[in-house]
Amino acid sequence: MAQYSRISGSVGLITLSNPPVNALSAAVRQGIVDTVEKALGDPQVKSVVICGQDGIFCGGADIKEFGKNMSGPPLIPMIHTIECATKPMVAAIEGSALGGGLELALGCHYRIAHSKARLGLPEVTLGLLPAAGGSQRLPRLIGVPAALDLITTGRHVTAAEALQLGIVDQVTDHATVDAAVKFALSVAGKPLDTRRISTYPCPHVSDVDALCENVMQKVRKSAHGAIAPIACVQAVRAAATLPYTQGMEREKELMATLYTSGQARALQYSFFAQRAVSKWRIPSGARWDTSTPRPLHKVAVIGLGTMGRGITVALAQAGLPVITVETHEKQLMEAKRAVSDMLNRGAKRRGVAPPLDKISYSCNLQDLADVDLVIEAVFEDMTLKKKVFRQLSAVCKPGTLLCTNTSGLDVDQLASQSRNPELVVGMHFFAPAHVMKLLEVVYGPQSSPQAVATAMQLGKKMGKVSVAVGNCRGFVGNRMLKLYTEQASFLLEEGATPDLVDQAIEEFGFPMGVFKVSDLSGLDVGWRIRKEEKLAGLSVASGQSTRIREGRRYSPLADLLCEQGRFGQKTGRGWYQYDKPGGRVARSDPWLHHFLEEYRAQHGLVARHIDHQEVLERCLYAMINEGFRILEDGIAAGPEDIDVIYVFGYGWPRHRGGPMFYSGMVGLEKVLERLEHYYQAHPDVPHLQPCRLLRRLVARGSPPVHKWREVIKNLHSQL
Ligand SMILES: CCCCCCC/C=C/C(=O)SCCNC(=O)CCNC(=O)[C@H](O)C(C)(C)COP(=O)(O)OP(=O)(O)OC[C@H]1O[C@@H](n2cnc3c(N)ncnc32)[C@H](O)[C@@H]1OP(=O)(O)O
Repeated sequence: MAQYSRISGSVGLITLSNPPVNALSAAVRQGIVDTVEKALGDPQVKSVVICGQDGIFCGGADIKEFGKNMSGPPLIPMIHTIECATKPMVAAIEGSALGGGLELALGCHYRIAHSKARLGLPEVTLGLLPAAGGSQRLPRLIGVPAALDLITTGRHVTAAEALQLGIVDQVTDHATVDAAVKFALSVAGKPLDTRRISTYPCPHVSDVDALCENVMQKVRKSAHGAIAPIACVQAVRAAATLPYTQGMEREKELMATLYTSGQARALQYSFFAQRAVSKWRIPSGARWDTSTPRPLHKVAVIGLGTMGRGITVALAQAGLPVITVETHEKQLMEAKRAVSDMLNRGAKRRGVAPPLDKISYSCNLQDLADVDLVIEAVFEDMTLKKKVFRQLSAVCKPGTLLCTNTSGLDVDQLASQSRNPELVVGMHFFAPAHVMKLLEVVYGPQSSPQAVATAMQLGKKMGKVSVAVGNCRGFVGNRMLKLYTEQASFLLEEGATPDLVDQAIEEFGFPMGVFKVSDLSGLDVGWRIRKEEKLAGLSVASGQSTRIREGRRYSPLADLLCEQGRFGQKTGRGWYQYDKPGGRVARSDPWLHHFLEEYRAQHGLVARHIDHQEVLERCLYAMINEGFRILEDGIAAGPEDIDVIYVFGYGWPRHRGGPMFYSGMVGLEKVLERLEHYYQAHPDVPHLQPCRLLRRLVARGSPPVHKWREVIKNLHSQL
């Protein structure tokens, strides 16, 4: 787990060896302890280089070991021994030096990095802090403000930035280990007193309390209830105000609270869930490791509205040649200007050249004859999309993959319009498409393994977290969201206000409450869909009660607001009021409160007191229940898929893992009991009826989330 050799006569070379990222498992730590002892005890060795196998220094502590009983040598004394060594210790950093990996490097006397290496202390993203001395050494090395930035955000820095900050001593474009060995030879025998970071005083900051308080306030605002960033500020403050040994005590104390917290469990689950979803498998038996994606030389986007523009930008930024098509020259030119602006802004931010030349613009569908993949992003209208699919089917060369960007339309219906339904998949992007990380790849019963693999790989190339999901109304994300927003409206009917509901949701950790999101995205979008579905508007069958549609409870509140022209931010009025159309700051609206009172009076509803707990239970448990139904239906392969969709696409607080993980944290019995309670109180809301899988899991003793797949498999085999 750590190999030892002597090279260039007098350099001891220690190579961490634990593929794929050389994580510091118990065996690796033992290997380091043993090889360091060997190197220090070998009189021929005058200096030591520590590197990692296969082009990566070290991805940090082994996350799989967290939550279990730790065995093997602990990191802190191991790093301390390295720092105290009387022979120069040099870290040769290739690939990544993250978390415990960087902390190990900070224990060395020198750090040489390859120009492509990335360094960071991302523990905060796992609900932890750099507790192997990182929170105490980094501020001593680079100063408190820079350390606060790196440790509280967990961001990775490039080798160039690391050099500028003083984290590394040298950056090389050549073989890193060779450069480190050369360096080690040059420093052999030199005094090390000035190279032990733990002995440095923390660089002076004029008002450290004010600085830390300022950062603390920022962190509190952006953390949405996450505790690790706060502990990170406290740990760095300790580095700035206490001697090293006392700072280490504080680091240990803070880590002890985080280490066993539910938030750390949730964040670590989320880390592995994000990786698990890339290993997709679908009911046809096709899977990630047996399906070969199609090479993509040229792709196309049809329809350059908001979504089409964002998708074009994401494709061009991923380095793909794109041809875009709009119906009219005027719209095409408008879109070209907008896309170019977006690319220019993105390039400026990243300090690169804008990939404007990757995109060509056309009004002629015939220009798509030679593309390998098309993403149709026209208006969300089935008739229009079907027409486009028929045209594409006739124009494109055989084998072209046809993808539809839709937030919920039936992908199978569209596939039926194509000559090759096996080449059709849905790609549900989230707005803004060049920013949002989530992509739902929607497969149908006929989608070929290659089509799914290609869309998944394309998502990855665009920097998205792609999740393969089955075809159903709203797919996974929007299908669940519908139940959440529906409950929120019911709560208004029963006595809540948008302010109260949003406050409860935001306190839970969502960046925005349900009504603020609705105002932001525009109430008219859902209204149009409901009118098409004949749930709203003039086409509602006469004689139907306003509050019952298709035999179940329905809230017309959003429709009534739309009828008044209250579409949200864009009209300056919605669930809230704004200072002007397009205004961003939501203010409570007395008109709305009065409107709700009148509505209740009109329908004989008596307002009752609703507290935050009920808001959360009704909104979140209804959504979770639907998540279980989605698993039951085989639309999502496992709870991780749903959770990743919610964390990356819907603002679910990552430190709560995702809705399915959260239900396990709450306790499945409790979720079941509360759903039963609410279903009894609202029998006209069938979605509150606890579903079979939830009942089955509770009957099986509520196994942890990673065991659910077995229960789901058994359930499916009985159907
Ligand atoms: C009281 C106890 C005191 C303990 C003190 C502890 C102080 C230190 C704490 C830490 O170090 S926490 C860990 C900090 N490190 C990270 O957060 C890095 C996590 N990894 C990554 O960001 C990336 O994996 C990477 C290193 C940048 C490589 O990215 P790449 O895209 O190339 O590969 P991935 O698909 O992400 O990963 C491949 C494979 O490796 C697994 N993995 C990655 N990192 C770790 C890890 N640190 N521990 C365990 N496993 C890791 C990852 O899950 C993938 O596995 P598979 O999906 O292939 O099974």
